[in-house]
Order: sequence, then structure tokens, then C-alpha cells
Amino acid sequence: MQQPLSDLIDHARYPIHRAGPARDALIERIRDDLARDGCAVVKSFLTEEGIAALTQEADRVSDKGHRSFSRTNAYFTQDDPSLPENDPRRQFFDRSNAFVAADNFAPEGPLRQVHDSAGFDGFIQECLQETAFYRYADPLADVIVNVAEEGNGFPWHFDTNNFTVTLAIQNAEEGGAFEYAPHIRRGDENFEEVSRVLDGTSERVKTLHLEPGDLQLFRGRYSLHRVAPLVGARPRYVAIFSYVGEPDMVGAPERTEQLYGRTLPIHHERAGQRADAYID
Ligand SMILES: O=C(O)CCC(=O)C(=O)O
Ligand SMILES: [Fe+2]
Repeated sequence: MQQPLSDLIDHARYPIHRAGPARDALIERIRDDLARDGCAVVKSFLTEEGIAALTQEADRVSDKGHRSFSRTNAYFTQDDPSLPENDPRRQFFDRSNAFVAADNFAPEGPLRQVHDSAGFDGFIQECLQETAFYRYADPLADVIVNVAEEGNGFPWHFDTNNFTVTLAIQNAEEGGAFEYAPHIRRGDENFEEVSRVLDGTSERVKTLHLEPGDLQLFRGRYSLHRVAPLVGARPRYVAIFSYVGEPDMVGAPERTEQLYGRTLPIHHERAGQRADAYID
């Protein structure tokens, strides 16, 4: 059943759809947080009804998640045996995730109602102050849900994209804190401090406990981050919204196959036409 939109996003607290001082103040606060920390959170962006609707929708499609496993370093690069063994580029961790592709979410369903709600894209763009800003045109990837199970699926890494927009839907029973070292590679790679983060001895790591309904904007290209290991049978659900710097972009066929286990004709028609934008 279709929910009225006002039931999903807490527009009373966060009037992102209406110009005015409340919206201006929210955007200013988020910009400040992003400048200082590379990270901003809008607590309880969803209402209780919104959280319930998105959780039910995620439960219905969670078995459609495509699992992928890899062994990666924080930079997603190949091993380089010419570097010393303790170099952070040589520290590899198991990574696993299950992405439920975007075409599992119906236009009238709650996740897309949030995504398509009045002012949503413009609000995100203003917060990030990006001039070229388009929804990813990939029908498998414009908005997805990551289903994560017990274990350590999200080890330390830098994102390859400039920013990530996520919406927490359900937490695992325990664990799953979002840990990040703000701006650790602003200026230069700062390998020494990165090594300390990987060893668990850095004092620069901040811990965020995101709750269902929290919206997060994160500049993960500069801030090393991970999701702490998950404990318990309940899966963690996070929606990921993707925006890119050019219109009409879709994923490369090989990468799409890896993340979603399938491709669509559009991935092959557009292959090689443009630089790619990856979710991770
Ligand atoms: O699931 C999350 O909260 C963030 C995961 C992450 O870092 C990523 O997808 O790059
Ligand atoms: Fe990330």
C-alpha cells in the first residue's frame, strides 16, 4: 500500500522540500560538519513509519542480494611485493557484501518514494556543494540496499568515489559501528597514520553509532573508514544513493556483473562511452 510521503521523511523537523531559514540552517550545519570531519549525519531523518516501511521492503527483497567476496587493501589496489611487508598498501582484508540491485525497488515503494521526494536530490547537492551532480542513470545502481551479515565484511578502506549518501535502515544485533579517521589523507597519503589505524593504535579514529532512519553524507575518499564487525543473526540494511558528475552514466559491464551478478542491455550499449563511476 502506498504511504503518504509525509509519513516517511520527518519533514516537520527537516523541511528539505521548502525554502526557508530551517532548511538553510540545516544545510549550513551539514556543510560545517563535512568541512570539519568529512562526515555529516541527519539523525532520525525518517519517521518511525518510514523506518518500518523501509525495513519491511528490505526484508521482502533481501534474498535478492548478490553476494560478492574479495580480498582488498584499503586502496583497492593489487599487492606490490616491492614495498615493505608492513606498508599499509600490503595489508589485505576479506571483504564481503550483498547488494540488492535498484530494480528490486518499485517506483511506488518506500525507498523510491524517499529518493523521489520533493527536494531530496537538490538538498543533497546543496549540502555537498557539488556543481556537476546527477543521479546515477544505472537502473541497477541508482539506489540499492546493502545487506550485511554477521562477520567483518567492511574492513578499512578509502572510497573511490568522492562522496557517499547512505540511509541506515536496520542494524545488526551488535557491532556495526561506523569508524573513520577524518581527512587522514588530506594533502598526502599519510601512510604512517594509516598504518596506525589498521593496527588499532591511532588516536584519530572516531566512532559513529548510526541508528535506523539516520541519513549520512560522507566524503570517504579522504577519510579511512570501516564498519566494525557485525554480531547476531539479524542482517544490517543500509540504502546507498548514487550521484555522479555527468548525466546518463551507467556502470561498466564487468563491474556491474561483479556487484550485482548480472547486467542489462544498457550496460553494453553504453560501455566505453564514458568514464565510469563506481559505487565503491
Ligand atoms: O555501509 C556503510 O555504512 C558504509 C559502507 C562503505 O563504507 C562503503 O560502501 O564504501
Ligand atoms: Fe566506504
